[in-house]
Amino acid sequence: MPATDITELSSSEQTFLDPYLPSPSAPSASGKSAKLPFVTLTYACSLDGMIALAPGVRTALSGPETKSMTHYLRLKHDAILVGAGTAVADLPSLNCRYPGAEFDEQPQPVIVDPRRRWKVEGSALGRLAEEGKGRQPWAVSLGGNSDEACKRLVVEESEGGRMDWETVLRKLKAEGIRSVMVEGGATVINALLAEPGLVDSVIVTIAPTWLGQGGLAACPAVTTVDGRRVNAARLADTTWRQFGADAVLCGRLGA
Ligand SMILES: NC(=O)c1ccc[n+]([C@@H]2O[C@H](COP(=O)([O-])OP(=O)(O)OC[C@H]3O[C@@H](n4cnc5c(N)ncnc54)[C@H](O)[C@@H]3O)[C@@H](O)[C@H]2O)c1
Ligand SMILES: Nc1nc(=O)c(N)c(NC[C@H](O)[C@H](O)[C@H](O)COP(=O)(O)O)[nH]1
Repeated sequence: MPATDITELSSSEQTFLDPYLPSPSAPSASGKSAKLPFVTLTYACSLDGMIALAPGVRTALSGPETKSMTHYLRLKHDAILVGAGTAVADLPSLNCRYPGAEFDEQPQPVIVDPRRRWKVEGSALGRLAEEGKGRQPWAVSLGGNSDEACKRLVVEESEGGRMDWETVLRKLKAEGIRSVMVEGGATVINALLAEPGLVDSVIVTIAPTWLGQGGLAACPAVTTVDGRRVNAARLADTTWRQFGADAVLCGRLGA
């Protein structure tokens, strides 16, 4: 996408978003350890709650105004994180193309890739880093290989062969990452929606379209309390605003 597609947000759009972005005064999830970064979970969905037409299909939902918003959010975070599924399916750039963004302001791309499915060689991320248009990506994996072009943060395997999100986020903080923008995909979003103690803000773009059955949903796992089904996640402290044809809903995970 040429840089010209991304335009500056108005001051009132920035004022709308800023309370949900990392800053020394931004509220963190209650009781959150200082060893964890500020985490903003953000994605775009349809009116039927889908983030893609089908698993692994790159699907444009955001309009030009919310694309610009995404780049404003990227400017405001130290790192941008996606799962390996998104890295492989979307071939994302994950750099900040906001007008006037300097190299120092580029977020650190991070791919959660336990089994080293994604390769930096031949990727848009690798090319952009070589061109000085973004940082060299990091991957978080269950094993490392020092010969690789991509820095690997290694974490221990937890239950079911998965990585524990708190461990991943602590690892990033220990590397100097103070804030992380999580952009997806479905596996990552659905896991983090169930982690109110780790996520500080949620910013959802709602596009005025239905993707239809068979789509990939932003929909956390079933939650039960004393054997009874309850809401899986809920936003508190909500506010919303129109950006072009899209609605943007901001909130914090909680009661
Ligand atoms: N609309 C949007 O905002 C948006 C954003 C991002 C991606 N997408 C779409 O989402 C789809 C990809 O979603 P997905 O669910 O396939 O992929 P994903 O990006 O969520 O990545 C899933 C993979 O990440 C790794 N992973 C994630 N959490 C892990 C954990 N706790 N432990 C170990 N490994 C973990 C695993 O390898 C897993 O297979 C694509 O179609 C993409 O276009 C949409
Ligand atoms: N906000 C948002 N709206 C969308 O309509 C959409 N499809 C994504 N998807 C997120 C996913 O991570 C994409 O891969 C990156 O948004 C691509 O980002 P680049 O422009 O390549 O940097 N995100």
